[in-house]
Amino acid sequence: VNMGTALIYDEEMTRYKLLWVDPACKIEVPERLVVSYGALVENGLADRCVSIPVREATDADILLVHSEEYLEAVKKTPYMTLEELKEFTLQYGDVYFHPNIYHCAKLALGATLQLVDNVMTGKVRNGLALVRPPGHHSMRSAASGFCIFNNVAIAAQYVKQKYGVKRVLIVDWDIHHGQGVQYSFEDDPSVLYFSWHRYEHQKFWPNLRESDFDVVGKEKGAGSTINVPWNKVKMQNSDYLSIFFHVLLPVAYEFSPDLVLVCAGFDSAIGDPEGEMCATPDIFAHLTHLLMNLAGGKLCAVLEGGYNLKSLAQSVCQTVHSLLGDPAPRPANLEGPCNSALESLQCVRSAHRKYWSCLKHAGSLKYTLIVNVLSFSTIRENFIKDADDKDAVTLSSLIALVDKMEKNEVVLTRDLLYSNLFFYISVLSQGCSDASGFIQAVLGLLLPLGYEYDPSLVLLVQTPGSGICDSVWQQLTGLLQGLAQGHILVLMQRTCIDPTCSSLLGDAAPSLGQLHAAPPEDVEAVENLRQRLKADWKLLQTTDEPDD
Ligand SMILES: CC(O)(O)CCCCCNCCCN
Ligand SMILES: [Zn+2]
Repeated sequence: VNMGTALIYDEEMTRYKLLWVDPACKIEVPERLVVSYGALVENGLADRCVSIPVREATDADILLVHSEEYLEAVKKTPYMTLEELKEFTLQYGDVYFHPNIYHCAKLALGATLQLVDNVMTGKVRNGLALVRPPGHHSMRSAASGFCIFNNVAIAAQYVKQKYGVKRVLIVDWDIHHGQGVQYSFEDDPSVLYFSWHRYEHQKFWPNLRESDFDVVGKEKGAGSTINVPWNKVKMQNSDYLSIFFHVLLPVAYEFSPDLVLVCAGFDSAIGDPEGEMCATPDIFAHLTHLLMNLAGGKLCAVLEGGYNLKSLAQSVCQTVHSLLGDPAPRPANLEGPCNSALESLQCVRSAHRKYWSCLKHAGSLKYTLIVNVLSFSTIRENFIKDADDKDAVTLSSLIALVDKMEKNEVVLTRDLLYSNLFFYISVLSQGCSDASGFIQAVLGLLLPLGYEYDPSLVLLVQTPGSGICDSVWQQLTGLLQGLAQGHILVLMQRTCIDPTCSSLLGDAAPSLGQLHAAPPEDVEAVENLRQRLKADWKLLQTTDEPDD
């Protein structure tokens, strides 16, 4: 059952701004919140959400991450003169203070904690906190990058303490590296921090050596920090999706978080003066959707950056559409990741290979994943005799088709690939013993193919006797709804109807639990398939050297 999506916003957080000249800070304006919330209202999205009031964070909340001396110092700012505020600001980098910013920072944090409380207690399934000041750059005793208190880092500590949450995944899709979050959890294996960020070989702000791909966490936390540096600008949708399919999602499924927190910065979208990237706002519908089957759907998105007001508003709307369960728009004309992205992808996978079994190999294969891609014309010629409307695909003809498929009388051939409409997966399984192998094959092979193929309909067939257990089946059904604007046709036997229907109705799939290392003996099957296919399917590329 879908308990709905929370939207947390209060216009008080628009009541602070830059009071002096500072080129580094002038982009962080109150209008960022006004246009974001306004767009949600205009598009009828605000009304579809559960409106939750903000609260003021307490000292105890703030001290979960920050030091007493820092909090005491910030507490003095409401009483400072303009000159004193300027003076106080000088000790930090790329941030400004204002008499009302301490109040707003408490509301931003309070909004974030209200969101996680409502998700953790099951009042809502997921939600978005539209806040400023942002948080992910602020550190234990320092403000930084427009941030005063680290909203998401505090939220992670808060849920561990209050709800005994064992594992929290933080996905930071803002175009800047959230160094404040990284520092909070670098030795903490219970919090997995993933961030991609414009880096340009350390030439981009905050110019930190520890933002590079080889910084993976310390001591017990080794492997629980994942940094993906973008060393060039103009990254596109394909680059972002490649990182999700081949780094974040495999690791996230293996980690199996109890809660997903998103540092939802939208300066990674096209038009943003900071990011200078080319990914379009609709990509956030897909990024959100791809995370929504983790943690039983418990996802809290918290606004970080985003400075192009038009791009920001559109991206916020795309995110909320997905949180509400609306089908994502079709991912238009995806080509492959660019060389720079592939290089980053390769470096990150290598740096984390020793910590995550899914990266040791592409995911084993207890399931024979036969990807039959059929052109509509082939279906029409061979299987649809009876349909009077030439373009109609009748259910009976589909069943006939399935039978032929299972006998592999119709096989994958190159020319078939390019006259699309159908993307047919027949998943033969030998029992559910190895959900991890299945999920890794879905994430690293099936989804990239599907996104690149961009079918107008997904036909999902549960072959008789395939021992796929319900939760795995629901994950598959849920993930595939990111394709074809959610037009998915499932042919199955009776037993699987309930879990499938709940997934088709938008319920999050149940968590698969922590995924153990998949047995290596089946690895080459999916590797071979990937190697064979990646010449034609760019999204399959990871520039992984074939495992020697
Ligand atoms: C939340 C956030 O990550 O978006 C904050 C970004 C701070 C950027 C500081 N440098 C700005 C230089 C201006 N050209
Ligand atoms: Zn940013």
